[in-house]
Amino acid sequence: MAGVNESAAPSPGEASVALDGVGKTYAGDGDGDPVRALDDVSFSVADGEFVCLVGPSGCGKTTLFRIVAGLTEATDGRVLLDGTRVTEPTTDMGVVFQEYHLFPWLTVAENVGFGLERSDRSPAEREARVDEMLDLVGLTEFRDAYPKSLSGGMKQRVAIARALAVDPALLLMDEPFGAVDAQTREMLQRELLDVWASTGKTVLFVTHDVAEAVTLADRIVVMAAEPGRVREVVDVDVERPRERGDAAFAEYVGRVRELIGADP
Ligand SMILES: Nc1ncnc2c1ncn2[C@@H]1O[C@H](COP(=O)(O)OP(=O)(O)OP(=O)(O)O)[C@@H](O)[C@H]1O
Repeated sequence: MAGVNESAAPSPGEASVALDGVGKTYAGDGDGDPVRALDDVSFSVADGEFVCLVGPSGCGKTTLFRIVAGLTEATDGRVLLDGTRVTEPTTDMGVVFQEYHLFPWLTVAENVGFGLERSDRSPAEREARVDEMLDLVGLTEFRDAYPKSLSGGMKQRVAIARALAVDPALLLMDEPFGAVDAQTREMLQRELLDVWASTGKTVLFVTHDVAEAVTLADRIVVMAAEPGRVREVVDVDVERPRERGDAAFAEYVGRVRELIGADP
């Protein structure tokens, strides 16, 4: 049965990412009361680990993602990346959003190489890195194509290649497969696991899809709402590749769904 960690305490010394007592209060609009979006969120992601974050709508997943990415300031607590406090976006994180955010006026290769422009690699080294990333996501023959000619799945592969090109310490993904059909989604999940296995990256992946989390994660951080907080951390103790038809898989999905649906 699902291994459950009651304690999600960070261990900043070993963790690639550690959230330590993170809280966020949004000022209310006009006469509205302030909104406590997150309260005392603490968990860590170890080097090379794949952690998924799931929870009910409004539990603060997007807020937490933005705080980890350095895009939103926490009201309390802190986020550490390899022991250094995150206060603003950094190239040590490769960020992938649901909406791809590709540059439409750049080719696939130029999109993938975008973050390398400011690196100290030579032009030849940059090109080699772009080629390596295109090979990794299977888009070598589309290197000169423009985003508008690509399918949603291909666009997301470009976004993943771009995020990985700068060799970040952390791959941070917010519902990255939310905009593609179910079949493409499952294919991208398999591909992402291959990329993860071959690069050894640390991944923090936000999703509302429990089966996706069980397919991908070493551990699943289950959030509760009002205020957003960690309900439990579930270790997914199933060999990969995981089969949706397996009893153990279904058991984890049921367990996590129960936790999400549970009353506070
Ligand atoms: N800019 C903001 N100003 C005020 N309140 C906000 C703001 N952004 C989010 N909130 C509130 O904070 C809480 C958490 O929102 P957030 O979008 O982070 O949750 P979520 O889990 O990502 O939701 P969903 O799954 O529905 O996208 C909600 O109550 C939301 O209304």
